[in-house]
Amino acid sequence: MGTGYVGLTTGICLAYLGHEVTCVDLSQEKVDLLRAGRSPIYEPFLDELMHEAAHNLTFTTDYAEGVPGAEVVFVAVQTPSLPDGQPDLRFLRMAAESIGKTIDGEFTVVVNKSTVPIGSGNWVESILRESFEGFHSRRAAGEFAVASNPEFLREGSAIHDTLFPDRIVIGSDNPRSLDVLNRLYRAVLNQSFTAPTFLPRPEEVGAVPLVSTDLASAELIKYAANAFLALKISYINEIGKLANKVGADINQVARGTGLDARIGSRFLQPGVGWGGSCFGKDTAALIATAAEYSYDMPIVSAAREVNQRQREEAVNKLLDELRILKGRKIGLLGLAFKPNTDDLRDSPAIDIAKLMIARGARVKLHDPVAAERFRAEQPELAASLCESVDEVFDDSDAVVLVTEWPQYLELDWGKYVGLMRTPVVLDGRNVLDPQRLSRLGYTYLTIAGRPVGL
Ligand SMILES: NC(=O)C1=CN([C@@H]2O[C@H](COP(=O)(O)OP(=O)(O)OC[C@H]3O[C@@H](n4cnc5c(N)ncnc54)[C@H](O)[C@@H]3O)[C@@H](O)[C@H]2O)C=CC1
Ligand SMILES: O=C(O)[C@H]1O[C@H](OP(=O)(O)OP(=O)(O)OC[C@H]2O[C@@H](n3ccc(=O)[nH]c3=O)[C@H](O)[C@@H]2O)[C@H](O)[C@@H](O)[C@@H]1O
Repeated sequence: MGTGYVGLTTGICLAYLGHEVTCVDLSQEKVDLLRAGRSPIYEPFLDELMHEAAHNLTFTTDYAEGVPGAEVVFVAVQTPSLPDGQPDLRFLRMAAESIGKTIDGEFTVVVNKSTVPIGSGNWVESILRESFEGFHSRRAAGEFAVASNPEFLREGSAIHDTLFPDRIVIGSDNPRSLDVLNRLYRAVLNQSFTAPTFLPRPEEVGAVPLVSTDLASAELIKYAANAFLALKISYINEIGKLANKVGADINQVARGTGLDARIGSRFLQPGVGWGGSCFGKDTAALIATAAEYSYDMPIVSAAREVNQRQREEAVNKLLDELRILKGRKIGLLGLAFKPNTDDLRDSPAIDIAKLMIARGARVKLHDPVAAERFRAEQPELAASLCESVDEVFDDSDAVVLVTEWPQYLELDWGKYVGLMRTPVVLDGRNVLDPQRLSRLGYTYLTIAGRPVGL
């Protein structure tokens, strides 16, 4: 239920592994596209895998086509933040009601794959039971059970992360449903499937660990993992601020720190900070859940504050250099919250563009993939979109690299320096070569840490 980044990836991967999958979504537009063999989202390898698994895939808007007789029903609807930080569970409630009305298998496991607050499993179970009893006008006697199977995929590498995960977590208070999910995922757990030719199995992937636990633990694992990743990034950004002050190179500091196996070098990339649909939403939800127990989560709150500051820091850096932003032309490279996706949810680029505009600057925006979505989702900023990278540099006072798309890293930077009014580059992701850019005549700025030699 739900054919977004998570539901579609899960459905297509399970179909590829040999299961018979029906993907249900309320959006007729999405279903029409999918039936035509086209993915409504940009996600590497999704189209290719969808074509390979087409014989096991059906797309529909009708629950009655997807639920009856299903052994497992995944719920992967969106759970966006409400103003108080709690997730909006309207979509989940609707999905649960529709499932309750259509369920009629011998034994169906209803799985929360959406990221949902602790206790949601029980809540979904009660909605299912009410809807089931109301609709079937008889008492349900254990024909279904609820489980949690949190999702850890990253956008941009969703297929890879689903077929070759670090772990699978399943939680239920019903042992039979754990057994069903264990069997469902057997090929992934044992890595006994033939990997797609376009996405070979990485050499280091062995058997995948399974964490089989109770409902509440599985639900909390998802939030604990996302909050930890978010605070790891905020931590390196905070150290980056200090590196700036003391004149240290944050890239070297991150490397020297991350090589300690207890710390790990991933998610220590400093820059404008995290965005996307989940880190902000899930850290807010964790804090809101804790508040219900009169407990605050100072570390998680601090991670959020540091992250917001990173976006403001992009503007401050340019203010330091240009002194006045009013009337300046500032180019932004990248709009998606990270490379290899068209997702713009909580994208740092949008905040940064708005902060620059509030200071009187004129922004010029570019993204190799997300521009079309941007036009639809941010109509008030659409006029600032540029067709080409040349336009972004042309007559600009500064260019900010916000999303590290490979295309931008491979630009012929020498070609653009002469186009700019003042050749200032702010490297929002610490990925450009400062020495090279300086040699080419740019003033190189970074948000975190002084690059060695400058
Ligand atoms: N996007 C990501 O990378 C990850 C997301 N998650 C979690 O997974 C959940 C889904 O996230 P996304 O896939 O990004 O959301 P999304 O917004 O891309 O997709 C949700 C889909 O559900 C559909 N939908 C809404 N209500 C429905 C209903 N009652 N019945 C059927 N379909 C319905 C929508 O039309 C939409 O296509 C969220 O809880 C999110 O926190 C978890 C891990 C990764
Ligand atoms: O629950 C979710 O939605 C998902 O959230 C993240 O995945 P995702 O948001 O797709 O992307 P990430 O690769 O985690 O990047 C998130 C943000 O952090 C930023 N980031 C990442 C890594 C880093 O070192 N530094 C950094 O600033 C990225 O640019 C991006 O804006 C988690 O990595 C997934 O495990 C999780 O399933």
